[in-house]
Amino acid sequence: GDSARLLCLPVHPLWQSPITIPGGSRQSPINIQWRDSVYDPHLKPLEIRYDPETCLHMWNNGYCFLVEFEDSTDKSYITGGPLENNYRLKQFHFHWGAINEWGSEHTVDCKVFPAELHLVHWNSCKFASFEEAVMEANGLAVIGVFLKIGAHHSGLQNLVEVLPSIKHKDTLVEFDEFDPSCLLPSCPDYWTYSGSLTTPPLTESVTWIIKKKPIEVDEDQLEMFRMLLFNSFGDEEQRMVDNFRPLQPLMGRTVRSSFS
Ligand SMILES: C[C@@H](CNC(=O)c1ccc(S(N)(=O)=O)cc1)Cn1ccc2ccccc21
Ligand SMILES: [Zn+2]
Repeated sequence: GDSARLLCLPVHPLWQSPITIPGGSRQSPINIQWRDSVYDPHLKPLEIRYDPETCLHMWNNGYCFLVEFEDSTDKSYITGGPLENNYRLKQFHFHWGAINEWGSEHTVDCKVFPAELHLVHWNSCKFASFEEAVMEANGLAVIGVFLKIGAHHSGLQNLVEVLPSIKHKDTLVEFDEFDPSCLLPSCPDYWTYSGSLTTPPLTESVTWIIKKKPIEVDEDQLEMFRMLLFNSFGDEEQRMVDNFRPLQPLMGRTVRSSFS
């Protein structure tokens, strides 16, 4: 970005922002070592309230595809779990691989999943906007859900059907009446730890809530993610795959579990 040029910092081509990393004491993603996670009996159940009416549109931002929500009121939010406040839903997106052998950002006991869903929320009790919350500790809460190859996922199919209309970077399509709760596993169990955004600005403002159970999608559905393109219309075709960040050091952090 411009700030990088002013500071004469090298700019990473993929992310157009300085490649220096903040402090780097709580970066994401991480490997979750099940046996090192600490059961915390004080962790409450996560409360998830999503209103399908807040769903706005789906677009390709040149790194992934995301579904954005109307976040001017507390209609779609999460609270409870490790969270002290209400966190408003802003968007959800996925990370995936070129083949089913890899694709997720987090891993569990070094097991990689073919894809990972991120539901991004911001602390609407303490901050006035998402942009403000991005820069602050405890500003954001992201729910991570692993995807594995298995049964067809009827809820996901509503998204998959629309992907061809946002094949290229910076294309957008109206998308409404979608309730992302259908993308959550029924099992309430999760791990939680303090981390960061996994793409620039990599700010260390995220309370991560990683669901223990994956959801199942079928091969054709995941293959549709892989037909998206990183590039704008007219540029050389680059398939949108492997849009995940490498694992980051734990740096002494404790991962807590909501289950024993
Ligand atoms: C946050 C960026 C946009 N990035 C995100 O919103 C985001 C959300 C979730 C993840 S993940 N994969 O960790 O769930 C990654 C990125 C905009 N932006 C860029 C600079 C910048 C500065 C201030 C405010 C916003 C700013
Ligand atoms: Zn993400």
